[in-house]
Amino acid sequence: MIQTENRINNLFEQHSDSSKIMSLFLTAGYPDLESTVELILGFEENGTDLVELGMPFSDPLADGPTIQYSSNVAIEQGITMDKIFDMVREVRKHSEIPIILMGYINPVLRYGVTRFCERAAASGVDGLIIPDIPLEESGIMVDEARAHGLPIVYLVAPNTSDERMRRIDTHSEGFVYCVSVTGVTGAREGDEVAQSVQRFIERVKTNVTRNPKMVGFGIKSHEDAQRISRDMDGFIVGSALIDTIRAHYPEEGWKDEVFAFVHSLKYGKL
Ligand SMILES: O=P(O)(O)OC[C@@H](O)[C@@H](O)c1c[nH]c2ccccc12
Repeated sequence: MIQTENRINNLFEQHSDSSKIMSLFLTAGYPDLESTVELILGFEENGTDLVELGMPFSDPLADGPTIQYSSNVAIEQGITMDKIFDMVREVRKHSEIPIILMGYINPVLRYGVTRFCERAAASGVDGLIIPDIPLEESGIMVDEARAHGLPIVYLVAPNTSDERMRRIDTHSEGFVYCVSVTGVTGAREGDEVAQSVQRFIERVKTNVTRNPKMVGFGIKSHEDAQRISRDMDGFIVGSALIDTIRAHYPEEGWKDEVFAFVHSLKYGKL
């Protein structure tokens, strides 16, 4: 784990109440370029502890239909890497919420790894999740990321062996992202998640012991989140958030609907 001052490490070290840490995944530039910053600030006001900002990519291997849709919209809106950095810089004028950039390695390579890490760090990014670089190939980024103080968070999934979970735990920085179901992202039925997830959680508990543990995939409600993250430090929600935005945008007051949903994810329905 990175030992230097970092907003992600601070979050897990300083989190003292009994509530679970809530991370939201939002595609940068969705539903439009103007809204991303305001959404992030509103998420924070409504109980969000951490933001994963998705870097849209036209060929997303692991994304479910909802995230893919949001990526396509963001690309149509004209999102670029530099615009994402500007968004983070804008958030930093108002907020210290930890922000992780999440996306595929391809656009990062195209942008240039060194330039990417430099600008990410300079604009106030706190960490990276690149789901398509396995541990064995992390050499492409790890030194540059470390040189710029950017932790790289790795993922474990139900098809990850115990031995590999332990290895990932050794290398992951910030936390370990526990993908509770194999396959693509997307909101699923509660029972399906509950059944498949329990054995996986048990294995995570025994094998991931150094890092904080965040669980994601298929969480749609406060109840899902509480059940699934009982033995974890927190939970991650992506598709259900984007579905909620999609259901209300651009009608008047759409952001309030989204913020009410975010609040309910963390605290339950009023
Ligand atoms: O959408 P869900 O089921 O709420 O899960 C979050 C997930 O989508 C988000 O963290 C994510 C977006 N793209 C990914 C690629 C791989 C792993 C995870 C992700």
